Amino acid sequence: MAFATSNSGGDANNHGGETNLTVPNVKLQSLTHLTDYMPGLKTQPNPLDNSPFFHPISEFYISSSDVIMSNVIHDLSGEFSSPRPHLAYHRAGPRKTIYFDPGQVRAAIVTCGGLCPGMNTVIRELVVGLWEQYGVREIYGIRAGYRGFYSFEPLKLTPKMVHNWHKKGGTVLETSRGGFDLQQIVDSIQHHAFNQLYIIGGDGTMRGMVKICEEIKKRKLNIAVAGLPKTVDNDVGIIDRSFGFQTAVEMAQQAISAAHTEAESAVNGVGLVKLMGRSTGHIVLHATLSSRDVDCCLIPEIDFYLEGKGGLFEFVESRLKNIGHVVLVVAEGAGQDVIPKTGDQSHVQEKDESGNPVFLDVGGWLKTELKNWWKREHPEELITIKYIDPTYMIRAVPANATDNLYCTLIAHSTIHGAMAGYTGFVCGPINGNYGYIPVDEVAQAKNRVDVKNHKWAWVRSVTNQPDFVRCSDSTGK
Ligand SMILES: Nc1ncnc2c1ncn2[C@@H]1O[C@H](COP(=O)(O)OP(=O)(O)O)[C@@H](O)[C@H]1O
Ligand SMILES: O=P(O)(O)OC[C@H]1O[C@](O)(COP(=O)(O)O)[C@@H](O)[C@@H]1O
Ligand SMILES: [Mg+2]
Repeated sequence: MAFATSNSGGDANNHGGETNLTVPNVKLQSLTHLTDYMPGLKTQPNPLDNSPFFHPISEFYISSSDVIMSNVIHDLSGEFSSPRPHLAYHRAGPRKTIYFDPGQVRAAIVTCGGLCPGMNTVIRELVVGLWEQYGVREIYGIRAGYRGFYSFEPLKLTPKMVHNWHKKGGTVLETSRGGFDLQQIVDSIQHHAFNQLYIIGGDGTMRGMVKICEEIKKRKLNIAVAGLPKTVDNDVGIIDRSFGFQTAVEMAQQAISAAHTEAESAVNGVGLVKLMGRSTGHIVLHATLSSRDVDCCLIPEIDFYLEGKGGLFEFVESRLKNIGHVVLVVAEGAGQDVIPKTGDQSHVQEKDESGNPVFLDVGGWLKTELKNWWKREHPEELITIKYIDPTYMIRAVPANATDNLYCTLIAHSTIHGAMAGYTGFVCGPINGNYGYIPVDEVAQAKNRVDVKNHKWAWVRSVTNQPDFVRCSDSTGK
């Protein structure tokens, strides 16, 4: 069985001799295969055939018609069924036939962008998986992100060397922002004769990977390029969640718990926590739902205002009156449009080396505004505001058990895809199963908090916070 493919020509999804059948209303998100632009590549049986660990039976290998459906919720009445086709993604896992001679593989691993718990586990498992499962012996680490391809000599990696890396936070290979010079990167890849690239990074990294894949295709090089999505922000689309996210949420809860204790122990105590989340509020949302100590959370996806009916300060005031303390959690990217800008800030948006916006401190601003407002409204009453900004503490830690397992599975699943000759793909969990997603699709997709769905309603019911729909008689600014 096979599916309607999203690229009409070619047999990109037919590696392994499958027959194309069409399942109505299902669209298979087809992957690029090296043979699409380099026909005649030699194949060989998967060395896992002889692995003492696997003893492959016939169902062990994944065929090109094994897919994961992106949507697992259906309306059987048909009343609400979508006219749009259901998207299907190739299932990750070992293929019976591979397109690389393991003795000829020269693999390169690079980590880009900000830190995320689990990066070292992914590197470790790429090295161990390539070495143990496929017998690859030439495995290299690229130092300090994309710029490392042309700025540093690659570092030879062995299982012995990476043995303990999963216990460390950060990335032993080092990372960086910026430095994306396409020609220099691909020249260096060619110079070192790498033929498999494993790129660990977030949304920016994936956009860079799209360009690397295009250039490699243009130069007709026999190089498989695979992406492993990392970000604490969980802003990468299509996949269920990114590795390291759960660990970061756990760490964020510690800050919330401290803010709660401080607030409870003061007269009119306000605990204010700022958490990472550049353009998405997933960390804040999940930490709020799991801690239950939060009275109001502010995320980039929701506009809010401070004063007047239905505003944040009215809510704080009522909480202090009724409960005596209040805990507020804000994502760093929230409220950027309402924070007054001074001097140069009003003309130019500051950017980091990758072009990401650098934010004004929403937490510090909230603290000052609330203090001043309280002084005006309640000059005789105490208020104690404790502001906690754990910044890098939530991400510069080793992955927890769940994230470590995730990192292992994603690394091994990615290796299987590259060995099978797929390229320009990103591996990740889709509805609990690991799949291969075309990198251009991942680079375009954005996972923002959906403030119209049940989860956001759940947040509101847990916190009881205002919806910040401005009332017509509001005097708020
Ligand atoms: N549109 C883009 N095209 C090419 N490279 C990009 C692009 N956006 C980001 N990059 C590169 O990807 C790397 C990581 O990007 P960054 O945004 O810092 O982190 P992340 O990948 O975690 O989102 C950097 O080296 C950056 O230069
Ligand atoms: O490491 P930097 O450059 O200070 O950037 C901090 C940013 O990195 C993040 O932790 C994650 O961003 P990326 O995953 O896109 O790298 C954001 O939450 C935060 O805004
Ligand atoms: Mg990013």
